[in-house]
Amino acid sequence: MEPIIQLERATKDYGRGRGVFKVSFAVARGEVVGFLGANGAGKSVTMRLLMGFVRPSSGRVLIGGRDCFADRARIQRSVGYLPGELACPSDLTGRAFLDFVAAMRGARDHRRRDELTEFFELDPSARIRSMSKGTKQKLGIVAAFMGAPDVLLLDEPTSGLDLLMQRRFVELVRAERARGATVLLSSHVLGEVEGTCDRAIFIRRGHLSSQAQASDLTLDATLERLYGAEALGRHWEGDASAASAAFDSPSAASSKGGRS
Ligand SMILES: Nc1ncnc2c1ncn2[C@@H]1O[C@H](COP(=O)(O)OP(=O)(O)OP(=O)(O)O)[C@@H](O)[C@H]1O
Repeated sequence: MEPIIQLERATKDYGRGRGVFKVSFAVARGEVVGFLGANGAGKSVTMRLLMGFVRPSSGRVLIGGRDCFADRARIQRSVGYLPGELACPSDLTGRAFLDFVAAMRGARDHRRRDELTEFFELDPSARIRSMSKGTKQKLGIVAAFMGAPDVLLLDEPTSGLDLLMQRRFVELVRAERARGATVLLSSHVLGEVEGTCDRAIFIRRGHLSSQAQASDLTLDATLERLYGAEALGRHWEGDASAASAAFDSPSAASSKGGRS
C-alpha cells in the first residue's frame, strides 16, 4: 500500500529525555490510524513535526513524499490540522477565523464550511475569546475539515466536546474515511479510536512502543501498553481521613463560602 504519512527514525530532542526519538511508522493512503500515548509521551511533538512547525533533529518526516519541514508552506496549506489547543487571535470572531483559514488554503467554496458549522451546531458569529472550550474545539474541527483535505492530522480532536458532539465527530471521521482521506488521530478516548480507526500505534516516553488492531483495544491491554504494569500497580496511599477532615474543618468551610 502506498504510504502517505511517513516517519523514518524521526527525532526531536528537547534535552533531558524530552521529545521523540527514532520514531518510524507509515500510514497508507485511506487509512485511519489512532495515535495513543500517556500525557507527555510525544504525540503532539510528532504532529508538529508532520506539520513542519518544528525541524527534526534527525531522521525524515514526509507527507505524500514531500519533506514536511522543507516543504512546510505547502504542507500547512494542504493538510487538515487540528491542534491540541487552538492558537488564534481571540478578538476575532469564529467566522473571521474560518475566512482566514479558507483564504490561506485558497478555498472559495463555503458550502462545506456551512454544512460542518450546522452539523456541530456552532455559532461562528461569537468572538473566540467568549467561546467555551467545547465551542472553540468545534471551531478547530470545522477549520480542519472544511477544505476536504486528503490528509488530516487530529490532535485530541474530541477534547472538551460533549457526548453528542463526540458522536457526531465519530460520524464525520467515518464519512471522511469513506471518502478516502488519510487520518492520523491522537487520542485518550478509546471509544473514539475503536469507532473510527483501523489500527492504533502507541508511543511511550518518546519512543514508538507497539501497535494493535483497533478492534483489539481492550481497556486493560491498552492501559498496559500505555503505562506498563508497574505504573498500573500504583494506588492512592494518602491519608483519606486527613483529606476529609480538611474539607470538614470550620476554616475549610468558611473558605468555601460558609458551607455548614
Ligand atoms: N517546545 C518544547 N520545548 C521543550 N520540551 C518540549 C517542547 N514541546 C514538547 N516538549 C516535551 O516533549 C515531550 C512530549 O510532549 P508532547 O506535547 O508531544 O506530549 P503529548 O503526548 O502530546 O502529551 P499530552 O497527552 O499531555 O498532550 C514532553 O516531555 C514535553 O514536555
